[in-house]
Amino acid sequence: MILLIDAGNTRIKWRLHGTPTPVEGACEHDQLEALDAVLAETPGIRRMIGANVAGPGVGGQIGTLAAQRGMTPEWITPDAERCGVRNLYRQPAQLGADRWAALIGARSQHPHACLVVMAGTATTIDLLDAAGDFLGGLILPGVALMQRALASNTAQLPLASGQFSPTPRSTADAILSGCLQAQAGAVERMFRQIESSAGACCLLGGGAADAFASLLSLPVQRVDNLVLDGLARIAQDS
Ligand SMILES: Nc1ncnc2c1ncn2[C@@H]1O[C@H](COP(=O)(O)OP(=O)(O)O)[C@@H](O)[C@H]1O
Ligand SMILES: CC(C)(COP(=O)(O)O)[C@@H](O)C(=O)NCCC(=O)O
Ligand SMILES: [K+]
Repeated sequence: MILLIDAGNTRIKWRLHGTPTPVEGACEHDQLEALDAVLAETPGIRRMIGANVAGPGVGGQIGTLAAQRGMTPEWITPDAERCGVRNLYRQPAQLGADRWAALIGARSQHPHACLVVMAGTATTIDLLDAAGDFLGGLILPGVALMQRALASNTAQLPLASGQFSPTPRSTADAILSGCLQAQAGAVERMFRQIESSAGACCLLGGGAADAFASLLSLPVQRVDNLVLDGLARIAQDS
């Protein structure tokens, strides 16, 4: 059994790989006792493999929990080529480990061109062509971060919960609709670069994905967690 870990900037997600029924969970950075409970209750874990973009503090805390059970997490780092995906970033190691794992997860389930969108703290929108080349991608503030940026840098904009509207007629609706349209617009614009490729589709995941999924006018496949899928694929080869 392998414990796969996706340590993001808002939450840590995990999955036990190799169990008859999948066991998944998530917690905030200051609630790592939930992950510790998984380690305590699952004696058959032989490896821990993770992608950490939450910084060395979070990585170190997970490492400490692992060490108490005699384990060391293996944190993946993006390389130039792995599991059929070629990384065309100018400096391959600069790419987020979560984006790299998600691209590998995407490739292993969709052998055509695809747009890999992860809507988390940040939203990332990554282009994968039919040959498995990661051509490049975007980093945007995520939905919640966009809203918070407006609230904390203006005098008149509140952090309020609006409703989406194509024609917003209140401040709260205008803010939320602006942030959602920005996300959806960036996804649709990036998709244009691969839309003529046979079987092209957008794989969409992350905690904020449902906020704008319905706005997208393109073939979308809602995915659970491509980072964890990719980590499972990487584990097969290493
Ligand atoms: N229950 C939730 N807890 C935290 N964030 C949530 C929740 N539901 C939706 N969200 C949204 O999802 C984002 C976090 O998604 P996630 O994929 O876990 O991000 P990350 O990988 O950056 O940690 C938040 O910024 C917020 O917009
Ligand atoms: C872009 C990210 C902040 C996304 O993180 P997340 O929103 O999933 O927590 C992360 O992938 C990252 O720190 N990337 C390194 C820079 C890069 O990918 O170019
Ligand atoms: K993300």
